[in-house]
Amino acid sequence: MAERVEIFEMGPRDGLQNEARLIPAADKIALVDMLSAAGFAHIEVTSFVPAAWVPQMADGAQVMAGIARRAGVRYAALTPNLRGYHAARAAGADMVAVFASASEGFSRANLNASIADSLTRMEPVAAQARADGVGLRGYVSVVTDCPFDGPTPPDAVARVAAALRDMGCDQISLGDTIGQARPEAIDAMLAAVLEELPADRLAGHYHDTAGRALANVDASLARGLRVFDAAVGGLGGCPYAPGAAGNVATEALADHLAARGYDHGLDRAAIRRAADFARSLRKRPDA
Ligand SMILES: CC(C)(COP(=O)([O-])OP(=O)([O-])OC[C@H]1O[C@@H](n2cnc3c(N)ncnc32)[C@H](O)[C@@H]1OP(=O)([O-])[O-])[C@@H](O)C(=O)NCCC(=O)NCCSC(=O)C[C@@](C)(O)CC(=O)[O-]
Repeated sequence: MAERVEIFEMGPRDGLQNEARLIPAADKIALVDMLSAAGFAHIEVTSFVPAAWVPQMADGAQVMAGIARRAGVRYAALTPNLRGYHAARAAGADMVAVFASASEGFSRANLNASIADSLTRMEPVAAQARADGVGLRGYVSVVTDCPFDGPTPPDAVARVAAALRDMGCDQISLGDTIGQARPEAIDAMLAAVLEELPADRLAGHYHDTAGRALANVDASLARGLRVFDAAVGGLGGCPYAPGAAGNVATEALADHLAARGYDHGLDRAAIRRAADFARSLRKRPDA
C-alpha cells in the first residue's frame, strides 16, 4: 500500500491574505466548502490578527460562521496572541496556530517584536490551547532565507522550533516564506531541526517564488517529513515579506506526490475545481 503524505491546505488563509482586493466573505466560504469536499484533513481558514495588519482576514469570524463543516476536517486559524485565540475559539476554530520567525528582521516586520518577545507572547496562547484541548500548530518562518537578514543559520531555526515544541505545539511547520530555498539549504536546515524534533512532528511549508518548492518537498521527503502545506491555485504570499510569492500549488504537489507513489487521499478533480475558483478570485472586479 502506498505511503500516506498529507497536504495541509493553506489557500483560504495564506493563499488569500496578500490579495489587494478585499474578497467577499461569501467567496471565501465557497472556497472553503469546495476544499472540504476534496478530502483534506486540515484546512487553514483564516487568521485572527488586527485588521490594520492584514485587512483581507478581517472577516475571519464571518467566514468561520458561514462554512459547511464536514466531519473529519479540522478547521484551523492563525492566532498571534490571546485576543486572537479567544476570537478564533469563539468563531469555532478546531485548531489554532502560533507563528514565529527564525530571523530578527522578519520577526520585527511581521510581529512587531523580537523573536524572544514574540515567543513570550505566544506562551499564554499555547497554554490556553493545551488547557482547552485544542490542537496547536507552530510555524517557523524564513527557515533558509530572510528578506531583511539574508541567509538563516540552521541552528536559529532549530532553536525556535524547540521553543515551539516546549510550548506544546503538536506540529511545527517550517516556512520558506519567500520561496528562495534550495534543496541543499532545506536539507541542512532539517538536519539541525531533526536534532530537536522527530520528522513526524514537522511539516514543510514551501513557497514557490523561485520554482524550487517541489524540489524542496523531495529533499524533505528524503528526511522523513510526511506533511506539506500548499495552497490551491498556488496563491499566496506574506504581506510582511517583500518578494514572497505563491505557496506551492496544491494540485501540482498532489500530482508530484502521486507520481512518486505516495497516497495523498485527495480528489484530484475536486482540487482542480477549487484551484480554478481560487484563481478566479484574483481576477474579479471589485465587489
Ligand atoms: C502580533 C501583532 C498583533 C502585534 O501588533 P502590535 O501592533 O504590536 O500589537 P498591539 O498589541 O499594540 O495591538 C495593536 C492594535 O491591534 C489590536 N489587536 C491586538 N491583537 C489583536 C487581534 N488578535 N485581533 C484584533 N485586534 C488585535 C490591539 O487591541 C490594538 O488596537 P488599538 O489599541 O490600536 O485599537 C501583529 O504584529 C500581528 O498580528 N502580526 C501578524 C501579521 C500577519 O498576520 N502576518 C501574516 C501571517 S504569518 C505568515 O503568513 C507566515 C506563515 C505562517 O504563513 C509561514 C511562512 O510562510 O513563513
